[in-house]
Amino acid sequence: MEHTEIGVVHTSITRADPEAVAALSAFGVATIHEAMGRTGLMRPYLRPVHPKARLCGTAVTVLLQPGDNWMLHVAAEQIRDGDVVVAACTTESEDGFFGDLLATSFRARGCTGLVIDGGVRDVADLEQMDFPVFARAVNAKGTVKATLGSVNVPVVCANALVRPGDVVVADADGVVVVPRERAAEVAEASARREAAEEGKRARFRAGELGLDMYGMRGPLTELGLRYETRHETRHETRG
Ligand SMILES: O=C([O-])CC(=O)C(=O)O
Ligand SMILES: [Mg+2]
Repeated sequence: MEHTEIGVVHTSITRADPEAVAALSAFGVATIHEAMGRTGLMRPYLRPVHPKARLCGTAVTVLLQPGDNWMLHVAAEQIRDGDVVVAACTTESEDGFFGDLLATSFRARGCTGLVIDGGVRDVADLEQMDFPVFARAVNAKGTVKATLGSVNVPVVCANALVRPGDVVVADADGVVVVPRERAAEVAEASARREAAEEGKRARFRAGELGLDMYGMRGPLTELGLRYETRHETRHETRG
C-alpha cells in the first residue's frame, strides 16, 4: 500500500464467491496455508479467546486508532451475511475494543466472527454466545470514540495484507487470509492436500514409518547418520 486512507468508508466491496468460501470452510488453517504455498498467515500472537472459536467468511476491514473503537460501530453497518470483521490498528494497542454488546450488534447484521489486532473483553459472554473472536489480548480496559479510522480499506493485520472481500479462515492453529480471486483455486488445492494426507494417515496408522514412506533413509545415510548396534562398554580398569 502506498498510503493508508483515513476517514473513509467504502460501501461497495467485491466479496469472494460464496461457493468458494463455503468450500474453504471445510479446511483447517494449516491445510489452507500449505495449499497457498505457505503464505497468508497472520502472526501467531492472535489467539482464539475461547476454545471453540472457529470462523470462515469474507472480510469487512476496519482500521482502528489505538484505544478507540468508534470505527467498529461504523463497520457494523457495512456487514452482510457471512462477513468476518477484520480490525487492524494504526499502531499497537491492546485495549478492549470489543465485547458482548458489539458482538450482539455484529451478529444481528449476519457477522460470523471477528479478527482483531487488539484487545477484547467480555470473553465469558462471547463464549456463551458462541461468537468466535481471534485477538492479540484479553483486556478489560475500555476505549473511547473520538478519532477517525477507516472501513473497507486494505489493511495489514498481524502482518498479513487483507483487502475487503478476501476470505479469512481462523481456527485453533491461527488465522489465514485467502485473496478473493484465489478462493476457488485454493479450495481445490486444499482438497488435494487433504486427500494426500488421508493416504499418509492410513499408512502411519498401519505402522509404516516416515523413514520409508518418504524415502528418507538414503539422504540420511549420505549425510552420515550412523546406527550403533552395540552398547558402549565401560573401559576395563587395568591392573
Ligand atoms: O462497548 C465497548 O466499548 C466494548 C464492549 O465492552 C462491548 O462491546 O460490550
Ligand atoms: Mg462490554
